[in-house]
Amino acid sequence: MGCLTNCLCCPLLFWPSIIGLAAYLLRKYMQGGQFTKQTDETGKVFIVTGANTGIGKETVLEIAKRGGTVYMACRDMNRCEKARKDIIRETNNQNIFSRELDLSSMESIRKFAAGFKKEQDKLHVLINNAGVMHCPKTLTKDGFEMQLGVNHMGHFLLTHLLLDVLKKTTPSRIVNVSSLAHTHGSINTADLNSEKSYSRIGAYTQSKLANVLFTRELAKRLEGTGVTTNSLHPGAVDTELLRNWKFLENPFAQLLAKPLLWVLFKTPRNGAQTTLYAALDPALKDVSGLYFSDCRPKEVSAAAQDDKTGKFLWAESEKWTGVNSTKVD
Ligand SMILES: NC(=O)C1=CN([C@@H]2O[C@H](COP(=O)(O)OP(=O)(O)OC[C@H]3O[C@@H](n4cnc5c(N)ncnc54)[C@H](OP(=O)(O)O)[C@@H]3O)[C@@H](O)[C@H]2O)C=CC1
Ligand SMILES: CC1=C(/C=C/C(C)=C/C=C/C(C)=C/C=O)C(C)(C)CCC1
Repeated sequence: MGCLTNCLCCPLLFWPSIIGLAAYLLRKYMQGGQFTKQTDETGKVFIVTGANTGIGKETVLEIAKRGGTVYMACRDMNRCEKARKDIIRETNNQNIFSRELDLSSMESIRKFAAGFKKEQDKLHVLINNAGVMHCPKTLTKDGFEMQLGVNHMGHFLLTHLLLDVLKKTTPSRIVNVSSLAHTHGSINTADLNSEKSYSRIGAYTQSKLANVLFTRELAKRLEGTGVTTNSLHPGAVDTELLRNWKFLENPFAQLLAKPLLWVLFKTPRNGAQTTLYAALDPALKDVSGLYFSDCRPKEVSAAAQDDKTGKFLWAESEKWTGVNSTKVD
């Protein structure tokens, strides 16, 4: 108490103490909703894409603690194996596997799905988590703009290839990690592949809007099958997602950004909470087509409620990926 009084009375310490306390309280507030229900996932099979770092790795860690069998689907097998070992060391759950999946290659997606189905005849939860943001203009191996290609088209194809096994494992779930960024997005019906003009932010927000539209359309098509699907915003989370913001590599920019990120962004562990809620909460067994944020339902943007755009995106996605969903029964 005496120390606190001294701090507050000394003018040199007064403002730093107030700012420090405010930053600490704001950080606590920004960590957001928590999924606190205890569940036992023993015997259940999960796939998490982009599982070697960030939100994906923390999602796997928590499912592993609860006894689930998890396939970590990653593009870089060294990073994947390192993360898998960390998770096994921490949880002692041996049923954690790393498998190669590059969402920027349809060949890799098909290979992953075929390999998984050879090993497992059950899939309780597919978590479409992997993502890229703010990429310079690049194309996937199949010529799709990278952010739409990885974040939406890759997961669209993966989901379709796994639907048969999800349907055999009902009740089962598909969780799509979208973003609040979808509210700034629009689907460029005239130039979906950003061929005429490209914006790093525009392509990301379009891809995250695509995640929500895909979820809503898929939920309708899966009605009555026992497979549900929901999308979510994990919060602003301090992960490697900002890796393409090159200015953050500058030490001076880092000096400014680090404290801001510490105060305003969630830790990856807290960033995984809404994914865990969507994937594991027993109360959501029959809930489908919704969008969550901070472990509760949240309304989506007007663009994300536009069923006509949803159908346009679905038809284009089928064309691009070669999926024929009339066969999805
Ligand atoms: N962080 C945030 O503030 C927010 C994140 N999100 C969403 O959360 C999800 C997870 O992101 P986050 O954990 O933050 O980001 P990270 O960059 O930390 O993790 C992204 C993961 O996706 C993987 N990935 C990237 N490209 C591919 C690919 N072609 N094939 C397979 N895997 C790939 C990465 O693999 P590798 O390590 O090999 O690159 C990595 O494992 C994303 O969908 C993102 O859009 C949404 C809102 C806010
Ligand atoms: C704080 C902060 C920044 C803000 C980044 C933001 C606000 C990113 C949001 C990302 C989201 C929400 C992605 C999810 O899809 C900058 C500009 C990098 C500079 C360094 C400090």
